[in-house]
This record gives sequence, C-alpha cells and structure tokens, in this order.
Amino acid sequence: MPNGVEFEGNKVHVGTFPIGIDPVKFSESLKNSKVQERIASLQEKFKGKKLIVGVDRLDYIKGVPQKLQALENFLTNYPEWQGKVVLVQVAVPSREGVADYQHLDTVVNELVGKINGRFGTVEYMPIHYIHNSVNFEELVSLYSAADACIITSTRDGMNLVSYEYICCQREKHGVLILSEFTGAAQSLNGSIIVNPWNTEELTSSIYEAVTMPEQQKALNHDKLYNIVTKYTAAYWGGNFVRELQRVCEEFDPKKLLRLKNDTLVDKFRSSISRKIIFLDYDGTLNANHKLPEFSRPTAAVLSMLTALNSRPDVYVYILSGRSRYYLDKWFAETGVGLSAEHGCFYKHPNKLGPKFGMGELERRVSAVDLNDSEVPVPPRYIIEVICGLTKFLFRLSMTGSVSSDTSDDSSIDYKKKISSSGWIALVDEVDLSYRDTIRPLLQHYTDRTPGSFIEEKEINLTWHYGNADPEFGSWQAADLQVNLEKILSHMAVSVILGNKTLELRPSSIDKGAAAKTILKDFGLHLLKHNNHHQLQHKSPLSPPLSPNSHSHAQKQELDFLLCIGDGKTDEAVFQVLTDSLEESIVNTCTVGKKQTLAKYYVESVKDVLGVLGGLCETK
Ligand SMILES: O=P(O)(O)OC[C@H]1O[C@H](O[C@H]2O[C@H](CO)[C@@H](O)[C@H](O)[C@H]2O)[C@H](O)[C@@H](O)[C@@H]1O
Ligand SMILES: O=c1ccn([C@@H]2O[C@H](COP(=O)(O)OP(=O)(O)O)[C@@H](O)[C@H]2O)c(=O)[nH]1
Repeated sequence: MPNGVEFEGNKVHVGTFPIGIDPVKFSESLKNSKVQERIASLQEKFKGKKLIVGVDRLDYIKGVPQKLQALENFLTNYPEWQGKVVLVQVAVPSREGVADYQHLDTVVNELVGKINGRFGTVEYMPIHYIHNSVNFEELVSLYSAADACIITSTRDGMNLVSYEYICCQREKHGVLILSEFTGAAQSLNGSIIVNPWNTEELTSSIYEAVTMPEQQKALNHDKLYNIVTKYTAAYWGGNFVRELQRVCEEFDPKKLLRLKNDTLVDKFRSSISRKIIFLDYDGTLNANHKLPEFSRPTAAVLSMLTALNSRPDVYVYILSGRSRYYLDKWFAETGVGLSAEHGCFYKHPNKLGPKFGMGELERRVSAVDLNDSEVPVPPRYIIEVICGLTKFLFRLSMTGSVSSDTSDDSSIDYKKKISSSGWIALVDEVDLSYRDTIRPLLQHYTDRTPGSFIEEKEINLTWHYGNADPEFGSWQAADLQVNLEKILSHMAVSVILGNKTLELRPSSIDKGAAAKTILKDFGLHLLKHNNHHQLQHKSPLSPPLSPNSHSHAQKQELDFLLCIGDGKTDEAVFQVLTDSLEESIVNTCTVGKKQTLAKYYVESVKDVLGVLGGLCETK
C-alpha cells in the first residue's frame, strides 16, 4: 500500500510513531521523600483492600461510565470482594462548556452516587471520585500505591496514563487493564486487554487483576517495564526526526537536474558507438487524451522518431503500456522498436532484421512462425468478441516457445516467443484466467462509475476513470484498488496506478524487464550493482569480466542512452538502467518534477519534443 502522496512537487509521507513518556521523571519523583510519605499513607488507608486507580480526562472517549458499570457488576457478581476493592477515579474536567461533556459529568456523578450508595458502609466507600486534576506528586503516589490500573477508553490515540502507571510499579508489579481501543494496546504486551463495551469481560478482568498470582504479575510487569523504558518520548523524537531526514533525502526535488538540451546534444554528437533511445508514449510523447484511441502520435513526433531511428547506430524504442495493436498501428511506418503492455511484448527496430537478439542457443531451436493475423488485434473495448480469439492465439504463440527443457543454459532468463511479425513475448505461461476472476469486479465499478470503462489488452486489463466525475472517479478507484489487492494477494498479478487508470499486469514483467532484455539482445555486458531485477547476463560465449573491464567493454558497445518517461511504470526502466549501465552513458529523464529514480527532468511533453528535435538537428 502506498504510504504517501505527492502533490505539486511536495511529498506527504505517513508513518506510525507511537509516543512514549519520560520514565526518568517518574522514577526520580518516586525517590522524593514527600512522595514516599504519601505512598505510605495511602497504603495505610487502604490496608487490607485492593486499590484500583483510574486517571482520565472526563471525556466521553475515555469510557468512564463503562468502567463504573463494570465495577458495579464485579461487586455484584463477586460479593466476597465487597468492602475489599476500592476504585480511586481521578476525572480531570475537560471541555466543560460543551453540552455533551456536561451530560457525561451528570451520568458519571449519578453512577458514582448509585454504586457508593449501594455498596458503601460507614467504613467503606467503593469509589473515591476526584473530579479535579491532582498534582504530580499525588498522581505518582496514587500510581505507585495502586494494585491495578484500569483504562477503558472507547477511542484513544495512545493513552500515556498506562505508561506512567507501569513506570511507577517497580515494587508492586501492579496489573494493567487496558482497552483494546487505545494506541498503547498495540505495544503493551503484558497487560490485560479488554473491550470496554463488553461488561462481562471487563468484570472478569477486574477479578483477574485482584487475584493474579505474584509470579505472574512480576512476569507481566517486566515485559511492560522494558517496553515503557525503551520506547520513551526521547526515542519517539529521534525516530521521528530520522524518518523525516530519510524521507527528505529520498525525495529531494533539488537533486533532480533539469535536462539541458545543449549538454545532451554534445553527448549525442560526441558518441562514437551505438546509441539507444527509450521513450515512453502516453504522457511523454503525447499529452493525455480522455479516450486512449484518440491519443495518436502527431506527424511531428512520427517524423522525429523516423529521423532518429534511421541514423546509423541509433536505435529508438517506444516502451509503452499500450497494446501491440496500437503500437503497430501508429508506429509501424517509423521502423522503431516497440514494447507493449508494460514489457509483456517487445520487438526490435526493423533495421536490425528479424533474427536480431536471438542468442546462439535460441537460434538452434526453431521459432515457430505465427500467422501474422495474430497481431494486430483490436482491443476488447472496441470489439469484445475478438478476446477469445486473442487468448487462443496467445496460447498458440506459447507453443512456439523456446522451452527451458530444450536449453541447458541458464543465461537465457526468459523464454522468448517470437512471431513472424517480429514481436517477442516475455510473458511465460501467463494464466490469463486471472482476467475472468477480475473482470466482474471491474464491471461492477464500471456500472457504478459513469464515464469509466475497461480496456482489455492481450494480457493486461486497464480500468479508465478519466472521463468520470474527478472526485467520484478517484474515490471509486481507491475503493477498487483495495478490493483488487485483496483478491490478488494470492495471485502473481499487480495493480499499477496510472494516469486516471488502474492497470492489472503479471507481477513478473515490467518495462524494466523489457529494457534489460533489449540491452542483453545487443550483447551488452551489464553491470551488477544490485539484484533489483535479478537478471544477470552470462553469455556462454563470453568469458567472465571484472567490473572495470565490464564498464570499459560496455562503452565500446554503447556510449549513449537516453530514456524519457513520465509514469510510475517508467521508474522500473530508470532502475534497470542505473543498475546495469555505466553512469556516464545513461541519461534518464522524467516528465514533470516528482520523486523519481531519473537523474533529470523536463517540464512537459513539449520539452520532450524539444529534446528530440535537438537530437534530430545534430550533424
Ligand atoms: O506506458 P504508456 O505509454 O505511458 O501507456 C500507459 C497507458 O496509456 C494509456 O492510458 C493513458 O493515456 C490515455 C490517452 O491519453 C488516457 O486516457 C489515460 O488516462 C492514460 O492513463 C493506455 O490507454 C493504457 O493502456 C496504457 O497502459
Ligand atoms: O490530574 C491529572 C491527571 C493526569 N494528568 C496527565 O494527563 C495526561 C493524560 O494523557 P493521556 O494520553 O492518557 O490522555 P489524554 O488526556 O491526552 O487523552 C497524562 O500524562 C497524565 O499524567 C495530569 O496532568 N493531571
């Protein structure tokens, strides 16, 4: 799940930072002679009785009436404890001008009167009610003298009283009864956790607290004390600041450099080896359109792509989430390389010829040529019925696969399926039935979100809500995402958040995998900075190289790479390029300032076209 949002170049990060107390302040105060005297006097006063303490603001979230009712129930159910259990309840006045709080005050007063009237005697008063704040020494003395502390909040962000009580119980090892609805309940393992709405459970917890054997109390206390003295207020502060620094370092828009056309052109001009250009499509080469099928490339884009790709040693690829259908339809005339459906399929630029990229081992195994009718296929939202045929043909393409059984070489990371139209499938035995599982849910949201629609590609499914009411569409998308993640938790399918889209694709493939495979098809010696993609090139034909010789060899094979993309899916490409290529070769660039793995940014699609135009003009 995402733990932050980005808005207009700022990042808002959400984390959990449980607050603590200053334990030293409490332990020091217990050494104070006045406090020691007060503790002794309280012990004397309640000698022979179990003293339970409650300390709350008189707020309706603190569950004070629930606590009193449980005490009444306890004294009723366990009459042998009448006269032997006392509750000292400190109720600090809060928001006294507000009607609800005034009502709560009345309810609590009546309950205290009722219980004291029912069980009280000349010698015994079950509830000592202090409707006031108490000073620190008195508070610490009460905490220390009490055999148990009871907290019954129905909602409470943290609740520090629980921490303070434990801190003052080094001697007695008193029992903590703690509502499950407090933040503290998440950490304070060793307390009796209760639901304050369940009077019977609360009643039993009081019984358990007053009868708990000493050994058990000591064990529980040790656990609790360790937590309270480790996760202190100082720890909280340090943790929070560290996290703040980490997030700021990770997301520092100042570190992101603006891509300078002149510098890039200089690098391009001085390149003497191969040059690769990876470009995303939607949002990079074309501003978004409300309907995907209308977002076709302009003549200017097509002519720049053609011009760049026809230069010797320049290889242009469009790495897109689009279907093969649209990519072929729109870019065939340019001859550029393509990757469709977020890495599921790719094809090399026409000028490299049909067999380019097939390694020695793969060449030995004949790739079954498919009928070209397999591609292009119109997308489902245009002609629904074709889907079944697509599925069938896709499975057919699998039969032309280079099976791992036929290869004893681990250097082939993906089984490539190649069609006569040049497309290579990186998806390996994808079980397309995931779409049948997901489709009804997408349809459910489509029916309820006017303007939304489902785009069916060969492998991926995309739910578009760009035409829906913006607020309602985003609301529905967030809801759908939660539901999808529940269903997909046991499936190898991922949800990607796009521009007004939710896309479903096989988890094993992304644009980064396609980029890496393309680089490997060029026979590049990829560096191994980390294992992000775990696809390491190990050609049986090339001897192992040291890291230095790798980067040297790499520069001879490729000395300029430009990659521009605007979306989250392009980040996977930036990651792969950063990990596997020599830094001086790579120019990664995102569109719009944001948190990114790219080194550079440009502001807009117009700027991207400016960058490409600059390269086209290079002599
Ligand atoms: O990887 P990309 O080339 O950026 O493709 C990503 C998706 O692009 C398309 O959707 C986006 O563009 C549409 C047309 O401008 C727009 O209506 C939609 O809101 C965008 O998300 C395409 O329809 C998807 O299949 C691609 O995965
Ligand atoms: O008479 C009193 C009783 C309690 N407290 C303090 O009030 C705080 C209550 O914090 P808690 O997180 O338990 O609840 P909140 O009132 O913030 O919801 C604790 O630090 C108590 O020591 C106080 O200052 N005076």
